[in-house]
Amino acid sequence: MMSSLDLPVIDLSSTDHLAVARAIRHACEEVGFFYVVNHGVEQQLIGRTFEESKKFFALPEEEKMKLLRKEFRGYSPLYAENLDPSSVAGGDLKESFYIGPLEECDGSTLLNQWPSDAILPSWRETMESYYKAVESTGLKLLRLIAASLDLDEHFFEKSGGPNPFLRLLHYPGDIISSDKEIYGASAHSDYGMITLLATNAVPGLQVCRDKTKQPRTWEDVPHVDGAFIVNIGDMMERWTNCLFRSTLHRVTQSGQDRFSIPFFMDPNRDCIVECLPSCCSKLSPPRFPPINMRDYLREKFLLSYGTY
Ligand SMILES: O=C(O)CCC(=O)C(=O)O
Ligand SMILES: [Fe+2]
Repeated sequence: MMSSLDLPVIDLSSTDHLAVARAIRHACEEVGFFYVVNHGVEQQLIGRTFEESKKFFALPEEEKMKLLRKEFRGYSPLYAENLDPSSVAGGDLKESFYIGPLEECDGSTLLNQWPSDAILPSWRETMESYYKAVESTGLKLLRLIAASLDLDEHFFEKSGGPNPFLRLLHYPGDIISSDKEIYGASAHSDYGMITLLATNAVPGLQVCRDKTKQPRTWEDVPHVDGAFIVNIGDMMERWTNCLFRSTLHRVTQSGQDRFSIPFFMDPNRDCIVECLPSCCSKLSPPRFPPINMRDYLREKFLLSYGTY
């Protein structure tokens, strides 16, 4: 039986920062997922970004293939990625488009790819506005998370130097695979610090709160108008020695066109993530060795895409 999750709701307009930080910490410890409302990103901009995303995915395949993913940026066609390489199924039933940092970061030159203005006028401008607006909300959340862990509020910006990636996702509704093992996005956890996800009203997202229990129990995460769904990623789980949970999630096939827009607040590639001193002790030693974000991503991309 499938049940719906009643996730905590964090109101970012509250001026009681301490109470908000506490509520975020509680959500990160209990589920690793929460809704954020009054986040400061205008609904109109979110709506426009979904519209532009739809326009891109509606282009002929040959047009989209001109922007095929390079250096983690650009178009990734249907079935290219398999988020759960342990499953016997092939790739996930989704297509996507990645947009990396807008300003020089990580020593990389600006490698983003854009559809031409002649084909999709104002597309780039919309994506850049959305990127900046969500990044600003993401930074606010990282400061609150740092405060909730009694760290300097800029801890994650200083040590993680965020290197966020925006990803447009399209799960086509008209391709129904009879293979029950094929998912829009197969079971995975996100790789970075936090993810801010915008969804349309089409259902599909599910979480598994206890990844150690078999068989797995999956619960629906309903769309909430105007809210971002925020979840903890693997790097935050490693920093906090599993105090914060990088929760397993997936997207099922719904038979309807589904669009979503995750914004991954990843640490920069040179960042070394190791257990925070306040999260380990003699009795509770670090569960993971220190890891470099670049090495972690390489391993994940090799497994899910077969290339890095
Ligand atoms: O589309 C969704 O709702 C979730 C996507 C997701 O989990 C991801 O891209 O990491
Ligand atoms: Fe995810």
